[in-house]
Amino acid sequence: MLIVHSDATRDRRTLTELFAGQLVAPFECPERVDYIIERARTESIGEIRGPDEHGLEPVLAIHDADYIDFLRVAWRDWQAAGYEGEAIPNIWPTRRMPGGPIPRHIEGRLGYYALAGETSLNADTFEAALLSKDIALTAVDQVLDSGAPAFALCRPPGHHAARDQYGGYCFINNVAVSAQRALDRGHQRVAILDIDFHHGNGTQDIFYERSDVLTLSLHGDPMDEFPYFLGFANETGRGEGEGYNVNYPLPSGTDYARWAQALDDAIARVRDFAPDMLIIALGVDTFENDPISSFTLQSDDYLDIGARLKRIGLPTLFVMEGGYAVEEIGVNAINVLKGFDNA
Ligand SMILES: NCCCNCCCCCC(O)(O)C(F)(F)F
Ligand SMILES: [Zn+2]
Repeated sequence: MLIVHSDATRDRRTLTELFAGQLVAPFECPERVDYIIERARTESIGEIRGPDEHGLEPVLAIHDADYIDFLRVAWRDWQAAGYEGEAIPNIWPTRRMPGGPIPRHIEGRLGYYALAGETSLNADTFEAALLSKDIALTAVDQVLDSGAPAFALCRPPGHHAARDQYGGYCFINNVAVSAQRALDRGHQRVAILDIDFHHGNGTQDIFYERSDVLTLSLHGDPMDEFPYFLGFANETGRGEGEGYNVNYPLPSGTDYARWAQALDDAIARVRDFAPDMLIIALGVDTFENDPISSFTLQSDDYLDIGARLKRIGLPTLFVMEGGYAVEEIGVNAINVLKGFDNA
């Protein structure tokens, strides 16, 4: 299976993540890429190719221009405000404070565009987000051209990013820009299946009123897990998109037997939708040893996940999302690709 990768995805190096009331070293760390690409090499998964540049047009097909402009200037404006640390929001529009215009001050704009406060911005952030979407777009072009599967080793991840929101370590929604690319290049229907531990709120939000992209997500129950405020089973789409969003919230402690039942239901929904291609938002924070998640999947289970996905029989793009048990992330992510290739 082709892998699209760039060592430059290691360049996003923020120092801080707000976690449990402390500024800690970010869980979404550069070393994640090293373990995955190293494992891909030792397992001879396939050719490793660098990304082509795709510019902003595919991004602006999904994200609002003001949001992308904010990402571009946020660090500059944060520094101009004289702040010493990394850019972190500390106020948000909330109940009965919906606000009017987007605030002028960077502190207000951070809160306007951030869905959560754990994700620090710094000088590297915007470039890193652009590189990550170029990796996804290069990979989806390969699937579109050849019909063969591909793996986009994206970092930073993307599935929490909505048209005008960042957070959960995400800035540009890599799977969404990839799906839109497939539609722009002639596909009628695309399914996005999100198997990261966390709900793909951004992906859901982007396609919520559309019937040409079926979005499905298996994830920790938002009553107890990030992102808390979206991801419930009763969110099924709106208007034209009614019936084209499927959420599978699952309880803390979910094991593979229970998780795979939800996967099989999701796979049946994908088959019914009969898409031209399948995009997998591949997070492996469903792993039993993941430090911030609470499912109990084991490394061999990821082989079986890959095999089940292969049996759907669609051109498939895998896009890296989360996973924070860093030593095992390579085994677990690559096991999905091995299971797929060997099925
Ligand atoms: N008490 C736990 C706090 C968790 N705070 C943020 C979690 C972000 C998860 C990001 C991800 O894994 O979903 C992605 F795939 F986007 F990287
Ligand atoms: Zn996750």
